[in-house]
Amino acid sequence: MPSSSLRPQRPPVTPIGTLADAIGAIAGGGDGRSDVAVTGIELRAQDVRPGDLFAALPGARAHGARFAGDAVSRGAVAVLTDPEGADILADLATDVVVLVHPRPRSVLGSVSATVYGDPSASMTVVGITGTSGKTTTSYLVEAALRAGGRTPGLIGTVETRIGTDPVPSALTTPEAPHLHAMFAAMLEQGCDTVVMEVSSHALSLGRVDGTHFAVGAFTNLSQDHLDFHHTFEDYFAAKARLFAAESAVHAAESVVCVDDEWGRRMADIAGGAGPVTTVSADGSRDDTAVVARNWQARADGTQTFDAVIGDRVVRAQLRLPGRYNVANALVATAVAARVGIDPQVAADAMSTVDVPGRMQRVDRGQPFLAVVDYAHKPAALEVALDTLRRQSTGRVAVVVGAGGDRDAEKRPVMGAVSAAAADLVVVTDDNPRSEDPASIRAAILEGATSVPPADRAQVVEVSPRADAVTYAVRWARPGDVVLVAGKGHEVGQKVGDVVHPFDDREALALAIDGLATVGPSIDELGEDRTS
Ligand SMILES: CC(=O)N[C@H]1[C@@H](OP(=O)(O)OP(=O)(O)OC[C@H]2O[C@@H](n3ccc(=O)[nH]c3=O)[C@H](O)[C@@H]2O)O[C@H](CO)[C@@H](O)[C@@H]1O[C@H](C)C(=O)N[C@@H](C)C(=O)N[C@H](CCC(=O)O)C(=O)O
Ligand SMILES: Nc1ncnc2c1ncn2[C@@H]1O[C@H](COP(=O)(O)OP(=O)(O)OP(=O)(O)O)[C@@H](O)[C@H]1O
Repeated sequence: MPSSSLRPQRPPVTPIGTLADAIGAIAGGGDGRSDVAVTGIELRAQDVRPGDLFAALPGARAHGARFAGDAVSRGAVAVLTDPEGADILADLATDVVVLVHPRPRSVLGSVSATVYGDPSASMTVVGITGTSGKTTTSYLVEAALRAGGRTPGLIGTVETRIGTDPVPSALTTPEAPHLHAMFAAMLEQGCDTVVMEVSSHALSLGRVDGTHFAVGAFTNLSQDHLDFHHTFEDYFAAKARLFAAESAVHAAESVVCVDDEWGRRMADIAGGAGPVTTVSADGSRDDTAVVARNWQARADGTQTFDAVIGDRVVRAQLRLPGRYNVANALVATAVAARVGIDPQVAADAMSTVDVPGRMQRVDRGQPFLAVVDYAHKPAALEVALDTLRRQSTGRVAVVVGAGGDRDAEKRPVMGAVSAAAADLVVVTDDNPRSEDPASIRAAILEGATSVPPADRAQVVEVSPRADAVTYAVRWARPGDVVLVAGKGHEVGQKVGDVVHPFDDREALALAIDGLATVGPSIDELGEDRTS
């Protein structure tokens, strides 16, 4: 998930709609001042600028109408809310237009699309969903689109690219008002295509309402976000909104990876809405349109395979290590083909892609593979370690921590997963936030040392994180793998309320470069916890 310290950013673009258009989209009433131009739409009162429409939604923590006074004092010309919000607003001495809808979130997408001139209708929008692989697949598709002569915009967890300048993202999928503003800005800057990650939260909360998806892609589904969706079926149903004919946001065409049972169900659902390309990377299914053959992984982290697309055989190479990235690349190739890009052009473009913090290699000429990956949950860690183990014949080290003020139950599990799968586990700090870093490390160590000694990696405790990275690098021999897990693309470490600059990729590069000089021995850096 993106850092919550980031504030959503509305791109510099002027909507073309008026309040009358907004009211038309809501199908509600006005009070005669509806020719007023709307300068933007905001959900957070503190972000309102003069002339904006403030959407005061009921929330899990508060009712947005409680902040309407602030929004009005900042220049909001209208407030969209529900009947409860209207009651709250009745106490507020204001003469702004109040638009009342029983479920205001359900109209926010169409209102936003309307006031920004429905920009997504004028571009080819590709939406990528699934538990894992959204970010990676988006970057692969973006590279393929560029190579195919398209001008794509990108919206996702790490960053949003409107034109060329990347802006760090606050959410994986922005709320509808910002999303349509981004589309409008992309169109204004010459984009003809958009690649975006579509989270299950976004599909549940109507954030992508009003978006015209040309292609929807599904990567996979595994347990996640049950705090929000409660059941796996509910989670699946949220994802299915991108594909099901009865959903207002279903894509015109789909690409579905059918390597898991959920993908097979999704392909059936998508088939009711439009053409579907099925993809299989694990070799277990032959009845799919796109498969991988002749997979080979190299110790330097690269991998090659043939992508068989109907009667075409495309030779593909990836810089990204990890067998599951073959699945991501196949999905991306099939998406590119649906957009009209030659599969070989797409595959060639993907061969040079690095994805920020996702199986991202750090190459400083060292004779071992060094990788930064965002895996910050037990299942992701297990998959990442498994795939790296299969990539190499050498030993595997993992540098692992866990965030403070977040799910504490995962800490021992991450320790156990690491100790069972790696040869060296360096337990260190992630973002401790308000918690004591030593007690987070202790919980991970408890899990790591619960693995029977015969099956257990060497386990050491090293803090701070930079020293932990150095420890793993000094331990590595030619042919080994060092995985620095958990923080991926993040460029800060949150300790207390302060975010200190920290980038795993830089830390790895520094540690590798430092191999040439005499530094502390690994015995001086860490404390062995194996026994
Ligand atoms: C669970 C969830 O998605 N919640 C979203 C929901 O929050 P909420 O219902 O709790 O809202 P609330 O905090 O009670 O506030 C109610 C209203 O008052 C407004 N308000 C609130 C406080 C204030 O000071 N001023 C103000 O104006 C809020 O903007 C809101 O409109 O509505 C808010 C906007 O109205 C969203 O910003 C908020 O997303 C929060 C920030 C969030 O962190 N969401 C995450 C879980 C999320 O969506 N993640 C997915 C990816 C997940 C993944 O794959 O890892 C994503 O797409 O990013
Ligand atoms: N197809 C896949 N199957 C399993 N794991 C994957 C797959 N693709 C990527 N991963 C792993 O999942 C984690 C997240 O990858 P990525 O960011 O591409 O996915 P995501 O769906 O955007 O997830 P997130 O919202 O957590 O960023 C990383 O640890 C990555 O190595």
